[in-house]
Amino acid sequence: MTAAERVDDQHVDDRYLDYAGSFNRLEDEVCLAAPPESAMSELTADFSALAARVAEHRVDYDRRPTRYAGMSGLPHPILVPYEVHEDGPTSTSGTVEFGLRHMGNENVVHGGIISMMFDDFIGMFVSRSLGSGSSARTAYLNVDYRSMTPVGRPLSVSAEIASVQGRKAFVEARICDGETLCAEAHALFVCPADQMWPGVAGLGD
Ligand SMILES: CCCCCCCC(=O)SCCNC(=O)CCNC(=O)[C@H](O)C(C)(C)COP(=O)(O)OP(=O)(O)OC[C@H]1O[C@@H](n2cnc3c(N)ncnc32)[C@H](O)[C@@H]1OP(=O)(O)O
Repeated sequence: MTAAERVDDQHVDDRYLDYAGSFNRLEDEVCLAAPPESAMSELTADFSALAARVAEHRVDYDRRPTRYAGMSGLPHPILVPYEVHEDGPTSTSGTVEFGLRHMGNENVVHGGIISMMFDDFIGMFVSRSLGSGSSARTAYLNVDYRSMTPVGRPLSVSAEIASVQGRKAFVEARICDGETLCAEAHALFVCPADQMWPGVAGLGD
C-alpha cells in the first residue's frame, strides 16, 4: 500500500505528503551541508522568511495534518515514516526507511531516533489493537541496540503484544536489516484508568 493510499482523512492529502516530503529533503540536506559564511547568512534569512510564511497558516490542534500524518506513519517533519504491511490483533509488521536526517554516525541511525520510531510504531499498533484510540501511553520503552542500523534502505519492523494485564500491554518489537537484527524493544503501554480497553481475546486477564 502506498503512502497516498493510506490517506483516509480530510487533513492529509497527496499535496500535504509532497509538502512534508520536501521539508524532509531540506532536513536531509541541512544535515549534510557545510555552507560557507556568505551562503549561511543568506540561507538563515531564507529559513526565517520561510518560517514566517508557514506560520501564517497555523491552525488548532485538531486541524493539524502533522497530527494525522504522525498517527499513520506518513511523512512528518520529525517522526520516521513507515508502512504497515500486515496488521492483526496481536502482531503487526511493515517496513521503515530512515533518512539522512536520522544519522548519528556516518550512514547509521542515531539511537534516540530508533527509540522514537519504536515508540510511535508500537504506540499506534497498541492503540489500533486494543481500541483505546490514541490514548495508549508509554510507561517504559527498553531498547537493545544489537547492530548498527543503516540509513537509506528499507528495513523490516514488527511488533507483537506478549501479554495484556488489565490496563497494561507488554509489547516486543524489532527492526531488522534482512536477517540481521538491528534493534529490539520491550515496552509497557498503559491505558489511562478512565479509558479501559476491551482487551484482546486470549491475551487479557
Ligand atoms: C503521534 C503518534 C503517537 C504514538 C503514541 C506514542 C506513545 C507516547 O509517546 S505517550 C508519551 C510518553 N508517555 C508518557 O508521557 C506517559 C507518562 N506517564 C503516565 O501518564 C502515567 O505514569 C501512566 C499512564 C503510564 C501510568 O499512570 P496511571 O494510569 O496512574 O497508572 P498507575 O496506577 O501508576 O500504573 C498502572 C499499572 O502500570 C504499572 N506501571 C506504570 N508505570 C510503570 C513503569 N514505568 N514500569 C512498570 N510498571 C509500570 C503500575 O505498576 C500499575 O501496575 P498494576 O496495575 O499491576 O498495579
